[in-house]
Amino acid sequence: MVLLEKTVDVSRVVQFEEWEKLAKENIDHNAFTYIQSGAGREETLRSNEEDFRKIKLIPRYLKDVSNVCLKTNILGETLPYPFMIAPVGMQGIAHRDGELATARAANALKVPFIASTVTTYSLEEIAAELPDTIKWFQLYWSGDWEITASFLHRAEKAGYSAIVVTVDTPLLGWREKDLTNGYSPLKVGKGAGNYFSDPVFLQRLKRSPQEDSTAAAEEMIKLVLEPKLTWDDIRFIREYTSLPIIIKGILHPEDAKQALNYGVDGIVVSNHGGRQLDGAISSIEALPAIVEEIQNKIPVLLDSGIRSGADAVKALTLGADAVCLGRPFVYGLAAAGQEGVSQVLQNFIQDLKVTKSLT
Ligand SMILES: Cc1cc2nc3c(=O)[nH]c(=O)nc-3n(C[C@H](O)[C@H](O)[C@H](O)COP(=O)(O)O)c2cc1C
Ligand SMILES: CCCCCCC(=O)C(=O)O
Repeated sequence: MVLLEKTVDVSRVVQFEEWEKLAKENIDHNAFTYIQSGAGREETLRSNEEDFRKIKLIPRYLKDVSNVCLKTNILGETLPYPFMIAPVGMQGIAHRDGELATARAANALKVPFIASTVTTYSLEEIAAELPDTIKWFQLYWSGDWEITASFLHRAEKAGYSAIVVTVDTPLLGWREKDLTNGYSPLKVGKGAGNYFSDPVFLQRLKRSPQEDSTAAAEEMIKLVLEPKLTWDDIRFIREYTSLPIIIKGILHPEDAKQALNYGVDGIVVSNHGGRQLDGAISSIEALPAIVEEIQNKIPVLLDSGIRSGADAVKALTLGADAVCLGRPFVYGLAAAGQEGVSQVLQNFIQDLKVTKSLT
């Protein structure tokens, strides 16, 4: 894989499409396709953006907007803006500094960061870049309970303050473009930061990753996802961590109800950016019924399709407490590393300020 990483001046890059173009020009074709594409015919990927366009804002005027507040509260903590960095694995395919660059940009702006299980760097290395902002750990809940317990323990020790359990990935979506390209970042070791540094995983191997990285990556791929999991398994996580648990990937109000029944502390309305079930409802269409079910009992976050301040305002108006950014920051990372992520986040913050003031 080739990381071209040309130096680009991004101080005037504003539009999502421009970031996407720069990312495409700057990184390996298969890596870019992995980030950009969705599952199946990409119907859900398209709906995520199209359904935001169908919602119209009706502004109310003559209200003092000289000092608009963007803050939000989640799980007892105040966020300066209602934005979070969505868990995105394998950021090393976008830039050699991967999650470290993203974390530095997020930390400087105090935007919370959700670290994936399948990061290029380890959860401890990422945490070290996030001293001044909230950090959560996203769990791909391995069928190997000891490894899962080890990750939970490591995350707590490294200072993560919540566990985000992604439930829409019992197995990987049917990603036609990646299948055609024969491409998986995990196979080339870009998602191994946590596994290859985990004492329990290392015990499972016959040969260390240094001796045989291909075999170690294959072992890891067998362990990352577990199709047998059910709601009752949430109890396991409760037993092994005292941190709040947030379920990511809720689209049905009945699953929102289950989340309440199982005593979870928050949910993320998400279809994984159209990368899992093609044909699934867009997150923004799913949101109102879920908000109705949750009745403000726990925080509701949303991701999938947020491309502008107006998208964020629509999600917040329909009841989300905050939104998570995915592809936009990854394109910033691919275009210009930490600086690119920082510019993307600053654009979102300014755009939100303007849009909120005008509504
Ligand atoms: C390249 C890439 C990798 C991702 N990796 C993960 C992951 O490791 N864990 C997870 O829960 N979601 C993962 N996601 C999904 C994001 O958390 C988020 O749900 C999605 O990007 C939102 O859609 P959007 O990027 O179109 O806004 C990934 C998304 C992308 C684009
Ligand atoms: C076999 C594990 C695949 C991890 C997938 C990462 C992800 O969530 C995504 O690409 O989307």
